[in-house]
Amino acid sequence: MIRVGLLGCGNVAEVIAKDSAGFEISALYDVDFRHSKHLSELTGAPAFENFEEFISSEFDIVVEAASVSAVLTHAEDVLKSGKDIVILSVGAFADPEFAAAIKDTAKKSKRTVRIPSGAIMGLDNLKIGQISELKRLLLKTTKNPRSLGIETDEKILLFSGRADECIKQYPKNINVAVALEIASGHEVDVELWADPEADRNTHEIFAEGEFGEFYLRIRNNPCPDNPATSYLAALSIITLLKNLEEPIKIGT
Ligand SMILES: NC(=O)C1=CN([C@@H]2O[C@H](COP(=O)(O)OP(=O)(O)OC[C@H]3O[C@@H](n4cnc5c(N)ncnc54)[C@H](O)[C@@H]3O)[C@@H](O)[C@H]2O)C=CC1
Ligand SMILES: O=C([O-])CC(=O)C(=O)O
Repeated sequence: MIRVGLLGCGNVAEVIAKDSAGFEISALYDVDFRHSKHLSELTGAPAFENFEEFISSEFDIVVEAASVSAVLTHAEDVLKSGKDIVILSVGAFADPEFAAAIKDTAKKSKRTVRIPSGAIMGLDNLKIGQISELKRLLLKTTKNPRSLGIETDEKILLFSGRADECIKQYPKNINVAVALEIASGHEVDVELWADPEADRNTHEIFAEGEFGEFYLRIRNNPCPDNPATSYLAALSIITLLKNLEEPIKIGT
């Protein structure tokens, strides 16, 4: 059975820990020890107080569900330690130097970095953007102001512009935009809306290119304790882990 080390023991990690069918949680690390301790009580896996001890312990793959800064700080060390990594805080890849360095380290270490579909759908076939012209790719995300750490009584456009700029301002809320860029190989325009009426996290994707047109709207239920994070993001990682060793791979 695949042994997983959780880097970040917050909301997403807790959903994963409660539903670890087909894999086993074997190590836990969080900057806030209370969080890793809590998941340790739930899973029986050891909680480590420092990253070096965590990464030197016995398991196969790191699942990062922490923060963009955790990825920037630790992802290379994970690969160098001989472990694969699943990265949910994919916004880290908006930094081109980091993206190039991680690719290089993964190649040299013969390790794999996996980016799950996270809180959106449609990512797999948008990869055709790597070989075929995309004229337009727009992500329109709408969340409750509470999720975005602001207060407003009316629906407002918080950001309109490039994905790499948006993730700098909202590193906890718009990782999906960077996932779209990596998959499609194309710049993504982003609109981020705060809507006090919103009870779900809505992502709308508009794409137009040589293939035709595409529109997708997903209205995600939030995670139980973090309304900014969609429950789907955790399900996406559980499914990725479940399929890791399947001999037949589906999707582009
Ligand atoms: N790609 C996607 O589609 C999505 C990405 N995300 C991202 O996934 C991450 C996890 O989301 P949640 O579980 O909801 O967040 P959360 O805030 O509930 O949990 C994050 C945990 O990571 C810990 N942490 C933060 N920085 C750390 C570091 N440097 N080292 C170790 N631990 C650290 C925190 O103490 C906390 O316990 C966030 O970065 C979020 O933005 C969330 C949803 C969708
Ligand atoms: O969970 C979501 O709906 C999206 C999200 O927070 C992110 O992309 O960072």
